[in-house]
Amino acid sequence: MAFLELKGLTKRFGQVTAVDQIALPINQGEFLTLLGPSGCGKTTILRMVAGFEMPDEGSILLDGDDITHRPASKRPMGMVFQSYALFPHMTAEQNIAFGMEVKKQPREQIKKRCAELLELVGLGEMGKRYPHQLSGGQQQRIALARALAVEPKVLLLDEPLSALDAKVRVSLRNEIRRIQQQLKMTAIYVTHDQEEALAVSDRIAVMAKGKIEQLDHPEEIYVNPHTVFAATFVGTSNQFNGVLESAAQGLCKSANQTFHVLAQSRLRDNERVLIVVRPEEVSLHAAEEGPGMQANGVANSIAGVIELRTFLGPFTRFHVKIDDSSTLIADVPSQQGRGFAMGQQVRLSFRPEACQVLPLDAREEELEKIANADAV
Ligand SMILES: Nc1ncnc2c1ncn2[C@@H]1O[C@H](COP(=O)(O)OP(=O)(O)OP(=O)(O)O)[C@@H](O)[C@H]1O
Repeated sequence: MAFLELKGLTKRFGQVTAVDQIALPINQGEFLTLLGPSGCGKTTILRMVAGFEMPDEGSILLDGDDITHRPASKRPMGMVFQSYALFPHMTAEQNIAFGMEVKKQPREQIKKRCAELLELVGLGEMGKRYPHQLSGGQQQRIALARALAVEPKVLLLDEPLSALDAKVRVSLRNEIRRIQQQLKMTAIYVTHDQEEALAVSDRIAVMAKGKIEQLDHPEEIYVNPHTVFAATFVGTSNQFNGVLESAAQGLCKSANQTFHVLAQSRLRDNERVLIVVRPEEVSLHAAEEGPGMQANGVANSIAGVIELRTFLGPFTRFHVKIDDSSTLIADVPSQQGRGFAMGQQVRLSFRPEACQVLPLDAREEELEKIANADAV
């Protein structure tokens, strides 16, 4: 049985259905991320779990208890917000102690726990400082320590890193993950940043328009997205609108290309599809070298011209123009990328296995636009 279970959870604000029949089982000690674009309902879910918002339908079970209608103050949850929300007139230590004092815990115990928590978040020396004497990242560490002080059963984090600069964001997300694992704490983390979600989560719920599009491990979501939205929102991808000519033979056609894909047992002939290929699956060859046939199957091979070359350290990203309206992205290890220059005629190849073939109906098309507009 799941430790925390959201069952048929629905929340409406007037005409807007912010959260639509969400079913989400979360295991004890799991780091579960709600990932999606602005307005998809992530924060509303978190606020319902915390007890700040009451669902219109559905229930929330914690360790078998129905807590749907329990007031926020009686729920064993710790929350960290985007805007640190520390008390400005209290020192770091006093901020951390606050919840324990409200619970009238013994003074000595509070002091000891504060010291432990300051160590845990790596700020052992800074207990006497006021929030304005701490950097944004340090303030967020104190906010985390404060949330943990009351020994919550579930830690809720609402975009805790979005106010910080890029470098601090990466180091603090690693810290949050380390602490969560050390304490074996169940956590729900809200973010619109797919890289962050992939980096820290045990599982990710990809959300769009109040619904869960896919609930899976990060690798699965990246390698095997189930919907056009998940494929578009998570990671960079090459995408082609096409038609599945033969599901059995694995043959797709777009306006200008034919694609060899794996046989598709779940799709029908002549179905509209989106073909998705990750940039690191695309190989680059000098034009005269030929298509780069694979030993285990026919490679897809497309000619083009390099129109942009971006060195990104370990790999180099090439934007290759393949016809008047399309560009394909290839991420090539930088050692290999050295031999290719802007304006050069090249050939691109990728294996049938590298092609995800996803059904493209009207709803998927609409969601694809949202994902493209919001992808980071
Ligand atoms: N108190 C409210 N009153 C009216 N509408 C609301 C309220 N709170 C949220 N909404 C609406 O519900 C939908 C979901 O909002 P929510 O804040 O949960 O999304 P989100 O995915 O967390 O977005 P963001 O990343 O921008 O915070 C949005 O359309 C939002 O405008």
